[in-house]
Amino acid sequence: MGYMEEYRKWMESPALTEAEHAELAALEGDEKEIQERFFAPLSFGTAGLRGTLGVGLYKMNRFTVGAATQGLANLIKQYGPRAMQRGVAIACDSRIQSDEFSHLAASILAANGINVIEWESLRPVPVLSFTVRTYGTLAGVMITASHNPKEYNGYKVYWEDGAQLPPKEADVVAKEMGALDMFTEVKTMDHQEAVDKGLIKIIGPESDEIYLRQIQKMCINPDCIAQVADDFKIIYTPFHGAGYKLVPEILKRIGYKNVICVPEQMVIDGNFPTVKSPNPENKEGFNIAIEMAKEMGVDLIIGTDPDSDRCGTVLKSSTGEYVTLSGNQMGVLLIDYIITAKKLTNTMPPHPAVLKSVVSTEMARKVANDNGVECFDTFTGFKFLAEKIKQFEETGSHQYLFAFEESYGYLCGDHARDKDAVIASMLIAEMAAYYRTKGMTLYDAMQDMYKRYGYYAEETLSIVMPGVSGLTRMAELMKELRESPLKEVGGTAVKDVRDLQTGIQTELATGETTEVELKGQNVLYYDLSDGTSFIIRPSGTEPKVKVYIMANGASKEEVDAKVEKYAAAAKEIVK
Ligand SMILES: O=P([O-])(O)O[C@H]1O[C@H](COP(=O)(O)O)[C@@H](O)[C@H](O)[C@H]1O
Ligand SMILES: [Mg+2]
Repeated sequence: MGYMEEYRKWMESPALTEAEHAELAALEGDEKEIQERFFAPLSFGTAGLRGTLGVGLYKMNRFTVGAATQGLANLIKQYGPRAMQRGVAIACDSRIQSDEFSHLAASILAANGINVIEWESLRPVPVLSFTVRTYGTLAGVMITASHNPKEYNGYKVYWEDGAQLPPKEADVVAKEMGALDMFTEVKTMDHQEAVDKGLIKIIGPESDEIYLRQIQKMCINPDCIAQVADDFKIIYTPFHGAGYKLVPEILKRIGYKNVICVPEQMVIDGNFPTVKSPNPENKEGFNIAIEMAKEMGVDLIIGTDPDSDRCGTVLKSSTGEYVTLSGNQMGVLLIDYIITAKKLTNTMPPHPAVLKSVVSTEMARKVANDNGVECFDTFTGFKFLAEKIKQFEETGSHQYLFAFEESYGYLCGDHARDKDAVIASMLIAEMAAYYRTKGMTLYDAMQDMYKRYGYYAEETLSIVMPGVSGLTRMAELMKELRESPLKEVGGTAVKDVRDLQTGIQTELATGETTEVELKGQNVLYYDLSDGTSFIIRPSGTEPKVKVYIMANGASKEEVDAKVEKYAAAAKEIVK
């Protein structure tokens, strides 16, 4: 069906309220906007469905959320009555309409005869993942668009191991979703009636308590915290979202006495009024926290995104400035800290491994390997890291110590199978105490790591390509790059290129090809002759192309210069 036809179908549907109808009627004559809203359904990307709020097929609204939920219900029904009884746990964050979509999804599943556990109020992603694992539900749903701007919402789906839905099951949901009429074929019932009948069970602090107890067990070094707790202060911000309760709580439970929350950003509000975007990757969001830190003489700030799976930090540097630590830097600091602690306490398992996404720093491999720990790569998407953890568990081949990705996602332990900003905040705070007992800040610790393992620098560039034209441009760009491969980047020769779609690596000098293990995702990975990795891929959650530059060398000046040079080149290549 073309977009015009789809638009008319929506306009004519009696299912729309007057306001929804008016929103569409106002588009009459604006063909571009009609195309943007109706050219295709939202698709399952890196982390489920994600889109801007509004009426239309390519939007997040009660119809598209309804269709996704009916699709999920159809998938669950294929597994029979026992699966329906195990049911689905549903959580949401603080976004506009998140709680409404949570109730809607719960009502639809209940109407399909599927049991539901739903939280009374917003919860972090890791609590949902943990609950799926511990309560033994078959699936989970998280209503969130993570760290995206306020115009967005989304729908993350989890399977029984607590990880986001693997591609095979996601395809079934997508197919079921596409095959049904979202106005007439979505079953639903009154939410209160479903609660009264016991089909929807509302839960609250009891799940938080079990979760907190579980993660507190993973605090490696409480003694260090006890030593510094009297005068060590931490500033925390949840950016108006779901981390507001459990992050300060776990920091207190592991022994911190001075956890100061940013009052303006403790207010639960899907408009995220104090930030442009509630993304801990953006330093701008930490401005209020930094002002407080300066006044109070605090050297560690922690921030978590609205669904509380990403965790960012700002630190006081040796010159007194407040600097952000990237996801890559925090990843290697935590790897080093965990390995050191395991060695000290003689608890290193026989085949230890760390996991990272393919676009995350190679310094992680260096740190791991130098310590006798293996390092494995997966595609972008925490579900792929979780898949690897599951594989290790099933085969017993390795014991994972830690998994991370450059986009501020970290996990350790077996309680959850998605990135967890609550445990990450706990470990970061604990690590800061450990270094404080040695007279060092986390900033000093990072500099020390460069001295020990060599200098590394990374940058991720996002080139925004909005709308239908953006999607076309992204496809064209990737096609052009495949048809005429880059021979040099910023004047440095390309040694080889790996097309992670086909899994074929081509040596540029000889034209020789070899197969690599990782394949099936739209990623081009260039190894430059000076050892730099230069990677291009379209994002699976936002309308942008991402370019990752990962350099290493003998000094900070050398690696910074490389990153700067290749970032300039990237802007010429991706446009
Ligand atoms: O957005 P989140 O925090 O839910 O996180 C999700 O999206 C991120 C960005 O993905 P992309 O580069 O495809 O946009 C991924 O790194 C992450 O693994 C995934 O769980
Ligand atoms: Mg998030």
